[in-house]
Amino acid sequence: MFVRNTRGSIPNWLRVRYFSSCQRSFKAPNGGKSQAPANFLGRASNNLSVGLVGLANVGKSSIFQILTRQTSVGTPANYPFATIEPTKSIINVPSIKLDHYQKLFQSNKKIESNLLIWDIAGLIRNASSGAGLGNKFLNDIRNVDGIFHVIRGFRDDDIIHIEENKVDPLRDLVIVNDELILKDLEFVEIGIDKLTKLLKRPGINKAEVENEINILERIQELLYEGKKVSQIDWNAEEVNIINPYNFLTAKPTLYLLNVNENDYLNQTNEFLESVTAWLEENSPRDKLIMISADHETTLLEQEVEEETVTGSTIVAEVITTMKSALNLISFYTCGPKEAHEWNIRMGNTVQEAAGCIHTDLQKTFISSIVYKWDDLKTMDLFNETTLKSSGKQYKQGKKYLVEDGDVIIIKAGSAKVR
Ligand SMILES: Nc1ncnc2c1ncn2[C@@H]1O[C@H](COP(=O)(O)OP(=O)(O)OP(=O)(O)O)[C@@H](O)[C@H]1O
Ligand SMILES: [Mg+2]
Repeated sequence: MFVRNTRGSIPNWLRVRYFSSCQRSFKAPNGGKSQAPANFLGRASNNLSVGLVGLANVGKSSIFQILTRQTSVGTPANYPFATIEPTKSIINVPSIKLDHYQKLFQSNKKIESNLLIWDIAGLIRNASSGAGLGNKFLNDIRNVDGIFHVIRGFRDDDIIHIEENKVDPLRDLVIVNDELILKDLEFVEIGIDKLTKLLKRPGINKAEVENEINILERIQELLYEGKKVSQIDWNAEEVNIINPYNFLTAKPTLYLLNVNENDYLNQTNEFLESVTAWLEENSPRDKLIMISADHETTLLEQEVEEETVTGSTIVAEVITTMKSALNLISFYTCGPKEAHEWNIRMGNTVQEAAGCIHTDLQKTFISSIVYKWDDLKTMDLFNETTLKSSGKQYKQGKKYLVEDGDVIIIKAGSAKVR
C-alpha cells in the first residue's frame, strides 16, 4: 500500500461537492491580449476522451448510460465484470454560453461540442500484476485522456461488493489508485532501465538522457510516496519528456461518489467527509462530485431533466467539470444558420482554432475578429455596429490565444467563417 490513509475530519466542512480547483487561470485582460500558453500533461489534441474507471460493480456502466443519456449503451448489471470490452459513445457538452449565443444570433440551430466517453471494465486488487485481466483493463485506461473514477457510496445487500462484500469507498479508491500507481511504477522502471542502457551507446547525447532519467527518478519517488504524476507542477520541458510515457496517474481525474437516491436528494452521505478529506490530502487537484446512478436512471427512464440549485443538472455539472479538468475551453462561430461550439485546449492560438474547423482555414489563415463573452452575455440581440463603436470588436492576428467564450470570425484565403 503506497497511499497514506488519513481519515481525519476537514475543517469548516460544508455541503459542497467540490473542493480545491485544479484549474489554472489564464485569463487575458479585456480585449484578449495574448498570454503564455499553458503546459499540460496529456495529448495535445482537441478531441479528447474520458474513461469510466473503478472497482468492478460500483456503477460505472449505469453512469455511462446517464452521461450518454441512452439506456441502450453499456451493460449495467447486478454482477461484477458485466463489462469486459470497452464501449464508447459521444456525449454532448452542455453549455449556457452556446444557448445564449443561439438566442443572440437568432441561429436556427445549435451545435454542441462533444467528448468521447468509454465505459471500461472494472478493476480488482492486484490488477497491475495481471489479476482479473488487469493488464488489459489498465491498457484500456491508458488510451483515454481523462478519468471518471467511480466509487461506490451506496449500501444495498442485493448488490455484491467484490471487496469482502463490504461498502467502503475510501478503501476502494485507494485500491484503484494504488493499481494505477503500481502500473506507472512499472513503466518508470522500464524507462529508467532502457535509458541507462542507452547511456552506454556511443554518440548519445548524455546530458539529455541523464536529464530524462532524472525526471523519471523524481516520478518514481513521487509514486513511491503514493502521489500521482498529475499532482505536481511540471515545466514545459518536463511535460514534453513526460507526455510520451502516457502515465495513468498523469490523467486528470474527477471522482464520482455514487450514492443512493435518498442521500443524493439530501446531499449527505456517510462516506463523503472521509473521502473528501483523503482527496484533499492526497489528490488535491482532483474534484469530487456526488451522484446517484439510481436516481438519475429513474429520471432518464422517465425522460425528466432535473434542475439543481445551481440551475444546472448534475449530468451537466459532471461533464463540464471534466471538460475544464482536461483544460478544454470553447470558442464559437455564430450566424443565422447555426451557433456552433468548438472545443480547443487552453493556450491554443486563433490559427490553431481555425484548424479545428478545417485544416485549410488554418493553412490560409489571415486574421480574425473576436467578440468577448463578457461583452455579449448581457446583450439580447447581436449588434455589430454597437460593439464596434464601443471598442468591443477585436481584430486579432494568428498568435492571439483564444479565451473561453470567444465568438470568432475567421478570415482565411478566400474563405470567411462566422
Ligand atoms: N446509486 C446506486 N444505487 C443503487 N444501485 C446502483 C447504484 N448504482 C448502480 N447500481 C446498481 O449496481 C449494479 C452494478 O452497476 P453497473 O453494472 O453499472 O456497475 P459497473 O461498475 O459497470 O460493473 P462492472 O465492473 O461489472 O462492469 C447494477 O445492478 C446497478 O443497477
Ligand atoms: Mg460495467
